[in-house]
Amino acid sequence: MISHDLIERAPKVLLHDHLDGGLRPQTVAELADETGYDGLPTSDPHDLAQHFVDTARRGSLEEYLEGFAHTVGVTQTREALQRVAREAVEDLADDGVVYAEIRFAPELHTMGDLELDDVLEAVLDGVHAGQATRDITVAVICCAMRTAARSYEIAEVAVRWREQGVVGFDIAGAEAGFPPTQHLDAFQLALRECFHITVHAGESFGPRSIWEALQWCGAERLGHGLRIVDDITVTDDGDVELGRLAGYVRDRRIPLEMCPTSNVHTGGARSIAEHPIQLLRQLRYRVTVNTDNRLMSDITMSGEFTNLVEAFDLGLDDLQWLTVNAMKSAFWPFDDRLRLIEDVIKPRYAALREPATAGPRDAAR
Ligand SMILES: O=c1[nH]cnc2c1ncn2[C@H]1C[C@H](O)[C@@H](CO)O1
Ligand SMILES: [Zn+2]
Repeated sequence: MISHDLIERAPKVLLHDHLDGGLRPQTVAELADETGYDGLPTSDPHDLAQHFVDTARRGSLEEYLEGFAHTVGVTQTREALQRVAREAVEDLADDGVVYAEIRFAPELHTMGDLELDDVLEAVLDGVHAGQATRDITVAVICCAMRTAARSYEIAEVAVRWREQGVVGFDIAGAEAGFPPTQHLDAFQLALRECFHITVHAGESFGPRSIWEALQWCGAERLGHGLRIVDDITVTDDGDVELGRLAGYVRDRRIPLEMCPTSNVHTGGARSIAEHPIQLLRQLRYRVTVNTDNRLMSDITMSGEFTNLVEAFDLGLDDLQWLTVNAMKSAFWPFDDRLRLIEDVIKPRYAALREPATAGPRDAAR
């Protein structure tokens, strides 16, 4: 079985990672101190990390989302946003991620003095500062909160910052009771602007949410999308029947931004071993693997891959397939995607497959 160390060295691509779900615990504590945020249950980084994961893994999306009050609470200034964005880029690169799309909801960071454009400027500054010190390409996705009514403004601000690295629009937050079609005008704006769209859909609500995201809102990718399995029937003798929507998603190669650990925490799957990702992979859906929220779920990209390797005995070929799937599905220009696949991902996986390099004695000969 491939080791965690090898997985850390493998090049990885991450399409679904929330900025406010991935702060370093130490940074949360320091920012609370600096900004005067007094809502933290503890200021000890270790206890704080434990608190976040205990909050997250209670079995429902609504409970999972409660921890974000703190990470959002400490990121209401330019300096805080710059810092957490820079640190996110550093942490991803240090975990072997070569391309990432980081998402966040600008409207959640306007409780202090900042306007939406200030928020975007600060986050993009931080992203660029991180990229200056690491070998990684990073893009940004703006989420509108589906439970609020600012999605049109958020789509506008996302498009306004496209030349600085914003590549897509998404909606996030509680899914049940908040269908994608409530935000049609925002999606229509993004479509008119030839902007990319992904939608959190089929995470804690069924295929109807996926159908609306794709057929009404123009989603190119699905955030999670795991409930597509509700439209797939597997008989006792192993025959598989795809419903109309499940067939469409596979035929059209719609990328699924799957986040196994997060789904276990929100009750979307009972365990990694029982996660629909295995069936969907076997049926050759365009599956990708993602962290969702590194702090909340105490997970990294290497950790997600390691869990899958252990549960399903995946090999390097499988990890490369998942990584190439993700790179093909990125909201980044086609020529750069190809370059990353051909010049970075494939050669680095090939190097990992080679026998160990010569030791000191061989080298001296
Ligand atoms: O997995 C998720 N589903 C729905 N909403 C989510 C998920 N992870 C994070 N969020 C929310 C909470 C954050 O404050 C917001 C923007 O990143 O997105
Ligand atoms: Zn998410």
